[in-house]
Amino acid sequence: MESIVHLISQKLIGHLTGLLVLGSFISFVVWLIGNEFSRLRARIPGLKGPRGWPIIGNYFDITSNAAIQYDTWGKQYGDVYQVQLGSTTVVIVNSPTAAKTVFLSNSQALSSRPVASTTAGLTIGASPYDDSLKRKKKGIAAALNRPSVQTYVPYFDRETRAFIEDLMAYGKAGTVTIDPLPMIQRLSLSLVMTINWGVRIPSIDDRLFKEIVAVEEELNRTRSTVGNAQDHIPILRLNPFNATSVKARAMRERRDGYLAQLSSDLAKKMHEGTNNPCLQASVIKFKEVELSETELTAISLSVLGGGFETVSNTMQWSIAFLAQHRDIQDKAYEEICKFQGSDEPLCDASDDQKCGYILGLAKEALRYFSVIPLALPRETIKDIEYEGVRIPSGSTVYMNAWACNHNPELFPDPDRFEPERWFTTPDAPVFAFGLGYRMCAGHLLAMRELYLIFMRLLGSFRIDTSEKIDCDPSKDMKIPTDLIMAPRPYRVSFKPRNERKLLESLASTA
Ligand code: HEM
Repeated sequence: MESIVHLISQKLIGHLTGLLVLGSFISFVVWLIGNEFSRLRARIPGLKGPRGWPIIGNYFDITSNAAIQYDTWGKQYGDVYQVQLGSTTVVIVNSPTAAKTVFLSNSQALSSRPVASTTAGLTIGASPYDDSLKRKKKGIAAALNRPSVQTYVPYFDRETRAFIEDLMAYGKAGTVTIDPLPMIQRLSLSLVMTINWGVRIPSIDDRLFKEIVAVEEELNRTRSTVGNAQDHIPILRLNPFNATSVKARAMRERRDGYLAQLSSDLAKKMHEGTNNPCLQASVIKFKEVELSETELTAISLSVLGGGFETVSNTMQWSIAFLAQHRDIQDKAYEEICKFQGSDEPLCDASDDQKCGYILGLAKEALRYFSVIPLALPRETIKDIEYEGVRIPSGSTVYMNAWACNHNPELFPDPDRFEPERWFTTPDAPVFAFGLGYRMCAGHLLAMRELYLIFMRLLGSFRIDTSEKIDCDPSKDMKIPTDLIMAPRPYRVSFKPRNERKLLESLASTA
């Protein structure tokens, strides 16, 4: 009797399991058909582009090098085409002419950003278009416009000097090889911290420096436009243990910790009247723009996140490249000497990009390395039209800055690093900063900073390496899905051009 009951219950369980499997399968097929139908409906009529796979679309085609893959597709589908990243339809703009037509002629229509599930609205660069964005942009513009940048000259001076001192000290006057990344990161971080909170990062051993570098590097990863599958494939958002989201949360908590500390230190100093002038203090004190606490934090994060790894990674690539191109270093040194004489390794910090060759070198580094190869995504808030095709409101649009910067019609022989090319095309757009209403808010600051770093670095040292360093920006990036590309770690030496003069210059204002 017992064995009959057992047999029946076994059969029942087997039957129910079979029904469950069948039911799940049918539900999956129904969901899949529905999902594919809505993906099909999301395609923009009249715009070409690869079809991709069910559910994931073209997502896995772009994870190893999105900008290069988009450039390759551009040759097949035209300057403006569509791809599907999971459920998201994305318009790719792939040439300088198309970028100018789309982003400059439709500046207002392209004034928003898509809200990604991983990074939603944390910084200005991740905020959609609304009244709050307008207030935040007004606040940051006041700190980063030309007259304000001019007032930061003493900060540029102090931080670039400290950079040269670090290279001398850690590199033992060119007798040992070093990884320059921490020194260049200290420079760019200290500059944005001074501008924002009025506090410096005095050394690469500073505890706060190490914490911010660790957190920002991880956040760069989570802000990736191609590394977060859950932003495009909604079903993945159901997983509460998604490693990227968990990490993003943990990093945000650590970041909230130092932001709160910096803000409370500033509040205390303002109360005592001992604070240094800085963006946060002037916004709080003079109330030029009425900003909420969250908006003020968004500005801090944007200055920090926008101005830190962009500049340091551009320099990190450039140093690796220059170490292996002595001819460009020597030409730069010759031009610096012609401009200011050979007696002064540290140029005048207030020189506003007047040495043509070094200005060309800075622009060429931005073009050649394109550290944010896909700029940042935009969202249309109105329909726009491109060559008779209607791109509807609510579309995600990417500018392939890499492809624009390596376009052979605008930049002949684009894979050649040639600072002189900017003498013949001085007005060509620096696509590395994006275009239109949401172009980089810190581009004036970044240009001044990069120029002065190159002037002082190449006026002071010859950069050497005895090893081959892989620094081809199309394939040698440390992590190809990062938002801001970095090269892999390397070591070089910094040999003073004239050690006595350099030490005298550094000592003269120490
Ligand atoms: C090498 C240096 C830099 C590069 C290559 C760079 C690149 C970019 C790019 C590609 C964008 C998106 C543009 C677009 O959508 O069209 C952007 C936005 C932004 N950048 Fe930069 N940037 C640099 C330096 C800086 C600095 C120094 C700051 C501030 C101190 C800064 C602050 C911002 C902000 C706030 C945005 C968001 C603008 C918005 O969404 O309206 N950037 N940057």
